[in-house]
Amino acid sequence: MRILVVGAGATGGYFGARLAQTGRDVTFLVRERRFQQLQQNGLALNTPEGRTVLTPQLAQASTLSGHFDLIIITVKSFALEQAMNDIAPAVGPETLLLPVLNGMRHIDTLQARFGDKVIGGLCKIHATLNENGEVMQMSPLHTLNYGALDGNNDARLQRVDAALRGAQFDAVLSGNIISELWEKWLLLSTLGAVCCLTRGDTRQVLTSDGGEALLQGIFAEVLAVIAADGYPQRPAVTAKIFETLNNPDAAMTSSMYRDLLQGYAIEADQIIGDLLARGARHAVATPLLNAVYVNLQMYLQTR
Ligand SMILES: NC(=O)C1=CN([C@@H]2O[C@H](COP(=O)(O)OP(=O)(O)OC[C@H]3O[C@@H](n4cnc5c(N)ncnc54)[C@H](OP(=O)(O)O)[C@@H]3O)[C@@H](O)[C@H]2O)C=CC1
Ligand SMILES: CC(C)(CO)C(=O)C(=O)O
Repeated sequence: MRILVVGAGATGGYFGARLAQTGRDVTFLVRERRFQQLQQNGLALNTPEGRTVLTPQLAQASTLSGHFDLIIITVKSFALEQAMNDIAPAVGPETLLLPVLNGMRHIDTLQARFGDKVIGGLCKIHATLNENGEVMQMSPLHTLNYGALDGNNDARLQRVDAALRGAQFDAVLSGNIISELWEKWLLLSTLGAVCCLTRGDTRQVLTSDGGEALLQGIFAEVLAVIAADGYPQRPAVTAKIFETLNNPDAAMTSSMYRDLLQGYAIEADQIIGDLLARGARHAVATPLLNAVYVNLQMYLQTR
């Protein structure tokens, strides 16, 4: 199976490298600066178990050739439009596209362009790139979930599953990826909102006066929005998500917060702004999310 990983950042670099290490036929689609960096230094993975450096197969948009069976999209939401243009020549009749972006809007964007070639995907990992462009995995968590958006995991999905399983991460073929995407958004947006607004991790927030009420309030707003917008609620799952977030012994942060601390561009619009837009469509009040979104826009304007 020919696999194209679009982007060799924190998530693409990690999951793509794990697949390549397992002998899968992986090509990374990268842009000029990253191409030069990876050509010179290789793709370094720093994980809790140690460090490895791979020599990845690289392509740039101008050198992409042939169709790929699976395209794993790991760019940020604000880079999706260009990435869609860049991968178009690599998409053939049998290609499947597996995005790992946070949020939900990219699914509609990708489907509008590539139709039923799009499957659902999400990853759980705490990763970033260091100043040398090396992948830093900050905890042992490394899960990739994927599945047909209509829940029908046919023979092509089974082949994708066979290719993704067996690498050094947890690969999960899901029969209900849509619910999982909504639930990931609930977790991730609450976490990102709380951390970015307060500039702290969940332990710092939960041990501050009013911190627990803030987390509860944001969680409730996100849940109300996604429920109004089509998330078929699974109360046991959402209760577990809340319990995970509301644990003062765990100092959790989100990738959006880590990006903000490093002064990088952030997916404010995709992760928070889109919740406001959906909330407005269903007349769900979102005052806390609104405060977060204004705060993030100030960051983006002044960084
Ligand atoms: N990091 C994490 O821990 C987690 C992240 N996520 C989500 O995963 C998604 C990806 O995040 P993450 O991996 O952290 O992001 P990164 O910024 O680390 O990586 C994205 C990479 O995409 C590259 N890129 C952008 N456009 C193109 C293009 N047209 N062609 C080739 N490469 C391109 C960028 O390269 P360039 O150097 O050229 O700009 C960059 O290296 C986001 O939606 C994020 O919210 C989800 C779970 C955890
Ligand atoms: C859920 C979490 C926090 C870890 O995968 C995440 O998606 C992120 O940091 O972007």
